[in-house]
Amino acid sequence: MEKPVIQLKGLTKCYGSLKAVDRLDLTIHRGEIFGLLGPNGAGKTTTILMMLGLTEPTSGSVTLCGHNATTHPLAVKKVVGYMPDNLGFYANMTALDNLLYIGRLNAIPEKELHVRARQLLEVVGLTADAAQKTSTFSRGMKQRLGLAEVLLKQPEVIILDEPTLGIDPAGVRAFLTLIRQLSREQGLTVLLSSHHLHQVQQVCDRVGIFVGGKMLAEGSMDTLARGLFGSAANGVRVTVTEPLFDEHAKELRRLPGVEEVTLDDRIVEVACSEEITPEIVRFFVGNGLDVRAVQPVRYGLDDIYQTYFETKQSHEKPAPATRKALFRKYE
Ligand SMILES: Nc1ncnc2c1ncn2[C@@H]1O[C@H](COP(=O)(O)OP(=O)(O)OP(=O)(O)O)[C@@H](O)[C@H]1O
Repeated sequence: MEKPVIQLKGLTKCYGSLKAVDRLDLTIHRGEIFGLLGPNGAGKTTTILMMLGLTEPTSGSVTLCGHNATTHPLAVKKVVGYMPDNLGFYANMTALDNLLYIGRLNAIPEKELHVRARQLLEVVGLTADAAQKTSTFSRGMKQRLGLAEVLLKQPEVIILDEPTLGIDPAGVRAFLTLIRQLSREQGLTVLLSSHHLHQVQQVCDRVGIFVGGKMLAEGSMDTLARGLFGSAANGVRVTVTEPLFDEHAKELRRLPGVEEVTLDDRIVEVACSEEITPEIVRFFVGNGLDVRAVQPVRYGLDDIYQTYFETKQSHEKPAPATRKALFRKYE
């Protein structure tokens, strides 16, 4: 298997008696988009600073592209692009000049720099604004220019701290689409820190739920849902044209893979341990019922996030009532 691009082992940072990051283990592979999700004060920025070699861990290690970030911060700086949440540009310089300036600081040869800067302005959709001073730029335009700046030195990894802060919904969508495209086309590894559940859900392959310096859970949305909701992580809602009876529910429950059935007049919600939508539809058709609608149900990240906290805070398994969350989101 390929070596991990980002590897944190037992990473810990204490500020006095406060454990801002507590024995964090994390492995991220090439081309993955990982979402570090947590509330204010969770320890996200502290973790990122340790990854960049800008603050020393109290214990544990952090390796990026094979370089130890604490002992070899300059090697890490060469392969990692970091976009902080508070971007700064030279307001009286144009977008292009800002990129050229940064490129020169990074010792990119002049001819190559001009080509790359123009290409990147095109990639982030700022070609028409290349000659505008950045003082005239909106927040969304600045974020896109920030991304171009981060990509200028052709990093293998980019770390984005709250990249969509203050951008309008259309701008957020465009920005996230761009990140995903870059990751897929160029194998770019992305670590995205955020507390916006929906944005993280849209773009990330894996998510880590990070609270009080600890990673409470980590994995794809499906893995997290299964970890929390166990065997009933799949669901389907079927609407038929005639009212349903308890007999239908009883028979449905006998189908292999069915965990739970809830009837409501002409609507039935079935929690399943596996994807058995075709069998469920065949069941209704076989019983002479016309099916009007079939909607697969997936857990949303907000269900997972909330349930995880409820569970962790009360140190219990998710309460049966939380299973209802299964039927809150329809695709
Ligand atoms: N230099 C510092 N000295 C002392 N405490 C600090 C320092 N930096 C961060 N902390 C504390 O460490 C904890 C984690 O902070 P951190 O900034 O890493 O959280 P965060 O998840 O990035 O939060 P936010 O989303 O608000 O940026 C907080 O309790 C914070 O007050």
